Amino acid sequence: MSSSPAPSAASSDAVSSNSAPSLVTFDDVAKTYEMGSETVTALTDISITIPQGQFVAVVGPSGSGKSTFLHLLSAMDRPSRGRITVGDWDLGSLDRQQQARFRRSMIGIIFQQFHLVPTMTARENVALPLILAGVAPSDRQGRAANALDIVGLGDRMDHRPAELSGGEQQRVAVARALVTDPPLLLADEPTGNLDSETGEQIIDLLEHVHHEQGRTVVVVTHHFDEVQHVTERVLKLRDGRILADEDC
Ligand SMILES: Nc1ncnc2c1ncn2[C@@H]1O[C@H](COP(=O)(O)OP(=O)(O)OP(=O)(O)O)[C@@H](O)[C@H]1O
Repeated sequence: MSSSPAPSAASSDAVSSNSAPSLVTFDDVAKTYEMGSETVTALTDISITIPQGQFVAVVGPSGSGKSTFLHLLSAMDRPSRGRITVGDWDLGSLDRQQQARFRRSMIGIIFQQFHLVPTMTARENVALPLILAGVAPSDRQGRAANALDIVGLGDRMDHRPAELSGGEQQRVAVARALVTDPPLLLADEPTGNLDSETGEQIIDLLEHVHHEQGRTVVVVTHHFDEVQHVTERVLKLRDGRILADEDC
């Protein structure tokens, strides 16, 4: 029997190192926008599987399709072609109500701008998704406090965003993303508004959450060097395509 060529280290590891069931699949996905008579291709030929519990970085230059990738993965937008699934959800087939339900139950999102409500305390901000999820008032306070403990802000629960540093505000946002216990945690340039040391602490916090809770994490960033020490995989986008998909 002739031996087939050895796969590259990256592809071999990608197959062998993670036998967890898949959480996310993109099957020949494309996203285009009609701009007058022109068609802008934001993403094309995207076929990937993300197993449960993996930490994935999505990197690429401006305009490469990173935000579009996150918008599709968070059901804020629909693919123009192909199929995206997260667990049992087929994202292209959801109406607006179902999209909202998907986001409430399956994902937590952290943004570059922390998007906290300025008039609410840290604990009230973190409890907000629980209200939307219909959690009983008696459970909300304890769950919000627990999430704030996990991000190291157990002693700042009654502070409003203006009374917290940028790094602490982003920690509140991480707690808010975790409080509903979503299987998938998405972060869109989570360090973009922070100095490098504080940004590193936020990346380490995401790694902690990934490691301790086995949560699947997808981080979009311009700065691969920030996540290189924690990520298990990097998807490099260029001109809307996957240029490389490597284990780290
Ligand atoms: N709503 C839209 N309408 C038309 N074109 C769009 C739209 N959204 C994105 N695009 C185009 O799709 C391509 C990918 O954009 P996208 O925002 O996903 O890139 P990005 O990698 O996130 O960039 P950045 O790092 O600057 O945020 C770009 O050419 C962009 O101009």
